[in-house]
Amino acid sequence: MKIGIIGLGTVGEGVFKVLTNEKESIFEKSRADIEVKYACDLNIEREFSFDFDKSVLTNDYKKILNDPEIKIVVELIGGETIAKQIIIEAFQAKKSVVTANKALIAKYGVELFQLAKENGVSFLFEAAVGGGIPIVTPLMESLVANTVTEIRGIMNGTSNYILTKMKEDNLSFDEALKIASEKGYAEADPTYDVDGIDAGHKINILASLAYGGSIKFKDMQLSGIREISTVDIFSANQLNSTIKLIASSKLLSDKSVQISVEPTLIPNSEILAKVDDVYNAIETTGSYTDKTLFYGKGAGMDPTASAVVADIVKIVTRNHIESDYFFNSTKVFEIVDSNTVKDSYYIRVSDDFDIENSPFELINQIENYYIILANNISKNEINEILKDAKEKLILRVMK
Ligand SMILES: NC(=O)C1=CN([C@@H]2O[C@H](COP(=O)(O)OP(=O)(O)OC[C@H]3O[C@@H](n4cnc5c(N)ncnc54)[C@H](OP(=O)(O)O)[C@@H]3O)[C@@H](O)[C@H]2O)C=CC1
Ligand SMILES: N[C@@H](CC=O)C(=O)O
Repeated sequence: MKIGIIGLGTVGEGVFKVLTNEKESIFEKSRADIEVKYACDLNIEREFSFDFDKSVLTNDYKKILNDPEIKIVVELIGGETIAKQIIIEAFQAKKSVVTANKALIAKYGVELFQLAKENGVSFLFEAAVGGGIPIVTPLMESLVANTVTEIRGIMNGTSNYILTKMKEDNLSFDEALKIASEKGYAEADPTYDVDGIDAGHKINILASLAYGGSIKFKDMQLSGIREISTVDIFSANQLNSTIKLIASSKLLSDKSVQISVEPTLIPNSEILAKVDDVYNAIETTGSYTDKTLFYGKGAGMDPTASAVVADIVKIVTRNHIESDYFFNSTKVFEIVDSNTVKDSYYIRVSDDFDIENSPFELINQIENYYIILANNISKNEINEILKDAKEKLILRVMK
């Protein structure tokens, strides 16, 4: 089957490399005979990391969309403008699409799935969550016997890399982010990584797959790792805990979910506390399986390419579930405000706060901050108590 790859950046070059270098072994294992007819990028004069026939290169993606021989379009540009247009035009031209574009799926999944269905083509996106970790296929297929009620984990490689390097190597936030970008982990706009937006896209997708229906991305509560300081990393360590950016989702009823992304203190005895560098780990709770953990590299050229290639093979071999259950517009979950949920919290507050006359018990004082652990209280209640403090940070504590 002839395919076209659009976007030869970190992931696109990786996919083209794997399909070129592993052509025979993929055929041997799956009987999928995949030929990259066109590989498209804006800059086709640059050096590539592997050898191939340069005549397949083009800088005009329309060549791919207009070629009736091409049955699968692999969209790896990213972003929400031209990439969305390409996917829509591919569907209209009766071509299946494989993408890693989680931003598009989280925001426009309902619309795109509907269009794929109307045109009788497939739309697969294993690489959109967890890089090289198979997690989309398990939720859509392998765990089909279960009602999956909870999903939680580390879903952004860049922020996990930054937190690890700040803790282990004393790197500054900016130094660690620079290396993550050089390694190809970060998004084109790294604010998506560090502000919890990328992890938000991913948990939105997983929850939509697990519960059926859809969840409005714009209504989700997201916070990132920008405000985490060395004081917090040190304090967490003293509490035998580690700070990780956790995306989580809990099915509360057939109409409502609790879903968020937030930096969280995790006891060092928990597996998630030990997931470092670019690794991701995603834990699902199923009605029959109970807890299942998926662990692996969450970003980067080779792991992500592995997931994209798996989707291409699935389409070529017609080996995947097509269903109206996922991203269904008729079932939209209400999001419960997690700031109202009583939980345990780590608090760092500037020492202008009148701690003597507060309900909180001081556990440490570092530089100009009080460190507090508070139990059975909501974030909104804490914010009310701390409302006059000059500076504050409130992190959920995982139980
Ligand atoms: N990097 C990772 O580890 C992962 C990325 N993803 C997702 O995969 C997608 C791709 O990411 P990534 O490879 O990192 O991004 P890159 O920015 O590295 O690659 C995108 C490529 O697309 C090219 N491009 C832009 N516009 C066009 C166009 N009109 N026609 C042809 N090519 C174009 C860019 O060229 P130029 O640079 O000249 O603009 C660039 O080479 C994104 O959706 C991302 O979220 C998913 C999982 C992991
Ligand atoms: N920027 C993302 C890339 C993979 O999805 C990340 O760091 O996890």
